[in-house]
Amino acid sequence: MIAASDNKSERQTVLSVRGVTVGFGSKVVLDKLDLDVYRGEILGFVGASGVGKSVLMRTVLRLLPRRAGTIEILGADYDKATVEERAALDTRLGVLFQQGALFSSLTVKENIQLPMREYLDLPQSLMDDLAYLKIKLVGLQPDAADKYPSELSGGMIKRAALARALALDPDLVFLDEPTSGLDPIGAAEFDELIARLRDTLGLTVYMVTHDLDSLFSVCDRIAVLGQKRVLVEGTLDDMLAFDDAWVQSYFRGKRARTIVRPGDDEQTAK
Ligand SMILES: Nc1ncnc2c1ncn2[C@@H]1O[C@H](COP(=O)(O)OP(=O)(O)OP(=O)(O)O)[C@@H](O)[C@H]1O
Repeated sequence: MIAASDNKSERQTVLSVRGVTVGFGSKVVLDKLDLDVYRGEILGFVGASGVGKSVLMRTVLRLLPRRAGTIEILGADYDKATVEERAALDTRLGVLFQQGALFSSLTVKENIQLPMREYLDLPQSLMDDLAYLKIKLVGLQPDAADKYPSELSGGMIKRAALARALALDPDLVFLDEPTSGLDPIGAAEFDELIARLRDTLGLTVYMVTHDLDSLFSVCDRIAVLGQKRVLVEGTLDDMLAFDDAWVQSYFRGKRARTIVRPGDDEQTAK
């Protein structure tokens, strides 16, 4: 792994992945992978389709077993933690899965309250207040609270799912392709929301995305998955300078050239 533009002394690591290997039968998807995520950053995680981005996220969240390696989240190693410590750590993580993954038989409010019911012991009136707070936080109207997912637009589903991910006031949120399926304006608004929440709540965001707009506009750093490991992590400028065919065509390709940041014209217009 190449980590350019490092300034590690000032950064606090909230997720540290070391030597992680994951496979299915004879197929190895991730091989001795290393990755760091730092407090308060928005890390955009990219890679070709089928390269293992979701597998890594699911492995970090302990939804998939790994064959080797260590994973430390918020300074703790789950493997060495007690049941109580694991439960406490779980409350500090929020997850937005692809497609939102809301329960269709529950209202938005009930979906948001699910993690509260699992991990907290609060009276219903307080959980209602908290759910309305989260609904407001993600930019939904209060009347969304009693709606079912089938009554919401795609953008509203993403926001409701984000509200559920924020239910327990996590330190670190995992977002799996949060803007997929949204129109460009809806996607840009969602990106702005993520950036605002990071700034106001001090969140750290791990975002798997194919969305070049998101990468260029809100991500502080980018990590590229390829050849079963993190090929490169760093700033957009580090990506542009990295000598790899996929990375070059992704960040300098035709689609990338249509999203030019001010001052990038010379670099990206090649
Ligand atoms: N439970 C599983 N059993 C067997 N193989 C799996 C399983 N989950 C994922 N894979 C395989 O692991 C590889 C990586 O899949 P993954 O879903 O992580 O890719 P991805 O990078 O997230 O792709 P995309 O960008 O298309 O979502 C694929 O070849 C996939 O078929």
